[in-house]
Amino acid sequence: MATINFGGVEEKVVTREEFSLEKAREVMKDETIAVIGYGVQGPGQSLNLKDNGFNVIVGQRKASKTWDKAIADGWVPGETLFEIEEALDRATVIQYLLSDAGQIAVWPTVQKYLKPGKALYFSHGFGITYKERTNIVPPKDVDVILVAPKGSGTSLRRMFLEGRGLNSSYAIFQDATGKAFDRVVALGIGVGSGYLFETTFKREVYSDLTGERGTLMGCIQGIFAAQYDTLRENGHTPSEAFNETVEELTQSLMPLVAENGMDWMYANTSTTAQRGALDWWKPFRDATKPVFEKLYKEVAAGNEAQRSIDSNSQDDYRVKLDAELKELRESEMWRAGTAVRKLRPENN
Ligand SMILES: NC(=O)c1ccc[n+]([C@@H]2O[C@H](COP(=O)([O-])OP(=O)(O)OC[C@H]3O[C@@H](n4cnc5c(N)ncnc54)[C@H](O)[C@@H]3O)[C@@H](O)[C@H]2O)c1
Ligand SMILES: CC(C)(O)[C@@H](O)C(=O)O
Ligand SMILES: [Mg+2]
Ligand SMILES: [Mg+2]
Repeated sequence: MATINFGGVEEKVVTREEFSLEKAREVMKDETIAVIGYGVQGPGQSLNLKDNGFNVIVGQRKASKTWDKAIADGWVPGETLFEIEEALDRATVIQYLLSDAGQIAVWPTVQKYLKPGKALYFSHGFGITYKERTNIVPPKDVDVILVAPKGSGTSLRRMFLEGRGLNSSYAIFQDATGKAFDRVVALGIGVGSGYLFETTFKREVYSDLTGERGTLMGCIQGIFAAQYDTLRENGHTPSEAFNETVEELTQSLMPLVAENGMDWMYANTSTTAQRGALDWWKPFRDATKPVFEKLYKEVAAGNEAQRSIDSNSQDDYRVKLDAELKELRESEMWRAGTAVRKLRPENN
């Protein structure tokens, strides 16, 4: 394990150089990995594992669209694609990739197949950390491990196909066999992680829930909407407001941040822009900091977890989520976005 200095703080990471794909395959050579659930992470992780040469099967409800998607992706019913119970039975490693609410519903079934020595793998610290709310308490004689890709399963697969790797965190909650470290790292490499950084189940879920509600998704949409509306209210056209709020950020400036950091992106803009951005980032930080503090408290208290359990356990949760996504999609800002994307020369 390498120790890397992240901005002055030493942390342990596992890279592909020190834990090679060959070593990962060797660790997992006698294991049957069952990926349970074929939503967003399921396809990314199972297909990457398969292409990396691991012995992997998929468990999914038969009467579902995602069963058909699994077949379309090359999984073969009765050979590599099974009903959930059959996959659980065949598994030595259970990759529990149902939605977090689905994991609560199916837990009594999973428990039946957690024979001594098996490994139970999560991609989120949710079920274990909020056990009072989820009732997910594994027996003591199985390994309980986590690999949490820091991005969408769609990106995990796309980056794998491009020869890149999404970073993941890893954690061990329970090492019953003495093999938990080798198993978790081998699986992390197998699913296509670029490198793995160490965490705990609790730290993973607290940071993940904060991030997705914050700058990654909730906050960014909120800031986009506030700026877009301000520009529109002051007489700017939709195309101008969208370009100045979203399109320039995703197409021109964020790739520069990704490549070499914020100061480098700033340095590649005008001195006028630099002056203004350097003056205004602190007022924006100060305005949003109380919201982030409130958000973190809600996450740590378990209220965000409970809210997502309550809403996503309902039979019609998909229909309701889809209706809320439609509202976003049909807002003027994102309809303007559709028109703007069509005008990108590469889309013509
Ligand atoms: N979506 C991501 O890219 C992402 C990224 C990192 C971590 N995670 C974590 O990975 C795990 C899986 O997330 P996801 O977004 O891929 O899940 P998802 O919401 O896409 O659902 C996955 C599967 O769960 C099944 N399912 C839901 N309820 C069920 C039930 N009651 N019985 C049987 N099957 C049921 C669905 O059919 C689907 O195939 C979660 O713990 C999530 O927090 C997700
Ligand atoms: C992709 C995300 C937002 O990082 C993940 O945490 C999720 O829940 O889907
Ligand atoms: Mg998440
Ligand atoms: Mg996340």
